[in-house]
Amino acid sequence: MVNQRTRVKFCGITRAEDALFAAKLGVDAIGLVFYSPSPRAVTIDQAKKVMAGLPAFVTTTALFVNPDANDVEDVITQLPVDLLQFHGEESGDFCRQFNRPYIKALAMHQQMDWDALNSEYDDARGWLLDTYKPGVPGGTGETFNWDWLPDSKQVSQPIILAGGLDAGNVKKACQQTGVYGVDVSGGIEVSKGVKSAEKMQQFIKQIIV
Ligand SMILES: O=C(O)c1ccccc1N[C@@H]1O[C@H](COP(=O)(O)O)[C@@H](O)[C@H]1O
Repeated sequence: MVNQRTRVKFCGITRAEDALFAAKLGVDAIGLVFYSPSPRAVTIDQAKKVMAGLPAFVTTTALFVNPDANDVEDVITQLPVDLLQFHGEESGDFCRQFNRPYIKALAMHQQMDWDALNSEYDDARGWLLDTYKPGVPGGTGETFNWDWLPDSKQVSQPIILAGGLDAGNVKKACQQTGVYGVDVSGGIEVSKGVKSAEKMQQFIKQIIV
C-alpha cells in the first residue's frame, strides 16, 4: 500500500516562473483565476504563457466566480485546463454543463447542510472548503474553524482545505483534519498575484518530507 500524502494546489498563479518553480517543488496543481475583480486575475493570453512550460502531471485549474457560461467556454476552448473550480453560488447543473471535471468551493459555516450539498454536487471531484467572509468570494487570507469540517460519513467527495493557509499552519491543518488536499494563495505571496519562491518552498517542506 502506497502512503498517500496531502495533495497541494497553489492558486492565483500569474507568472510563468512561479508556475515552473511550483512544479519543481512537486505541487499537484496550480490555479489560474478568471475572475476579473481579483488582483490575481489572468487573461487567456497570460494563462497560456503560465501554462506553456509546465511538465506533465501538474494539473491546471481554472477558477471562476459566478461566471457566464460563455466565459467558461472561452477559457476551455482556448486553454488545455484539466479542472474547473467554481467559487461562487453556481448550481450543480451549471457546474456540470461543461462536461469537464470540476471542484466546488463552499464557504464554510458552523452548520452546513451536507446532505443537500451531497445531492447538489455529487459529481464534483472534490469540495474546496474555504472561509466565509461577506462580500469576498475567496482569497480572504483567513482561516475558519477546522472543527467544522465534515467527517467521512457525512461526505464522500475528497475535501480540499483552503483559507489562510501558510507554512506556519499547514502542517497542523493536515494533522488535525486529515484532508485530501490543501489549497493556498495569499500565504505564499510577496504581493497579490506574485508568489514568493521562499514561501512556496517553506510551505511544501511542511507537507512533502
Ligand atoms: O485568489 C483570489 O483572488 C480569489 C478570488 C475569488 C475567489 C477565490 C479566490 N482564491 C481562492 O481562495 C482560496 C483561499 O485563498 P487564501 O489562501 O486564503 O488566500 C484559495 O482556494 C484560492 O483558490
